[in-house]
Amino acid sequence: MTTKVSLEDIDLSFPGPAGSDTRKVIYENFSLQIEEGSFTVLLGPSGCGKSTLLNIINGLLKPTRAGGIVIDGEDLRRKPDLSRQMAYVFQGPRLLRWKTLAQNARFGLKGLGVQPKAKWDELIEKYFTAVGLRDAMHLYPHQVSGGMRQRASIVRAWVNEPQILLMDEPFSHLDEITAAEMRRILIDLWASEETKRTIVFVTHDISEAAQLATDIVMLTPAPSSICLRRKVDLAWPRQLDSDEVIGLEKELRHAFAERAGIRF
Ligand SMILES: Nc1ncnc2c1ncn2[C@@H]1O[C@H](COP(=O)(O)OP(=O)(O)OP(=O)(O)O)[C@@H](O)[C@H]1O
Repeated sequence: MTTKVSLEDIDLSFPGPAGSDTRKVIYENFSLQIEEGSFTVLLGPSGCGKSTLLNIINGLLKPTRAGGIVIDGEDLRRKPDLSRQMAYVFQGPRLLRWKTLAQNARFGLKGLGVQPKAKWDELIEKYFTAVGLRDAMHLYPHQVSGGMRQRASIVRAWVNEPQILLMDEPFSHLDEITAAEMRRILIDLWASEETKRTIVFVTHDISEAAQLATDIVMLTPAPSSICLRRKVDLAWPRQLDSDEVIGLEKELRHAFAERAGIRF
């Protein structure tokens, strides 16, 4: 196993309510290793610090103290350029509404200065085709459905061929039928790449974690710690009503109840 991301002894707290001199502690001596090529799901209740962790990994947020924020063996704090290997997919698509879906993807390539420029069109077509949007890529965001916009935002991230994809509840605002289709598209994309991308995917949905993950990291409410870390060795597509998936969901619920005092 090769470690892609290593967070070592992280402390992070935010200022408490205005007028108080307390701080809200989110992480204390928190460490996490993420394996290269894994589909790691960070699973935890609202407010436990999942988005915060993605922001620490990509260097947007500086911890109060850290032993290391190590990407490919190098510390992000000494080499901020490492964040250029990462792409972010948010809960909402955040597309520029005056650009077509393809122009949105091109905008990202331009921003990162991805080389060679001559390959941009090829990359854009490749990834829009992979998510089934080739015929819609010249439409504007308002001309397509919410699911199509979110697919376009996945293309915008993937087209840069980042080594690490940080995905923050990307399907949580979609209806369940569209979300299920999006999960299938994402897994197909991830599984078909010759260079395996490392995905760090945030959710508070146990079923979604069971459907997607090769690695599950379950977090307690803040101050947050890892209450369960588990590999999932099941092929895709995973059937929601299979004994394995139902068993895994039960195990995750049980762990939340036993170790974090949370019942679903
Ligand atoms: N800039 C900030 N200043 C103060 N508090 C913050 C800041 N950013 C996040 N927090 C607090 O830190 C905690 C963790 O936030 P975070 O968004 O990481 O949680 P989360 O697990 O992703 O939650 P959700 O699933 O609801 O998105 C929350 O209590 C949040 O209010």
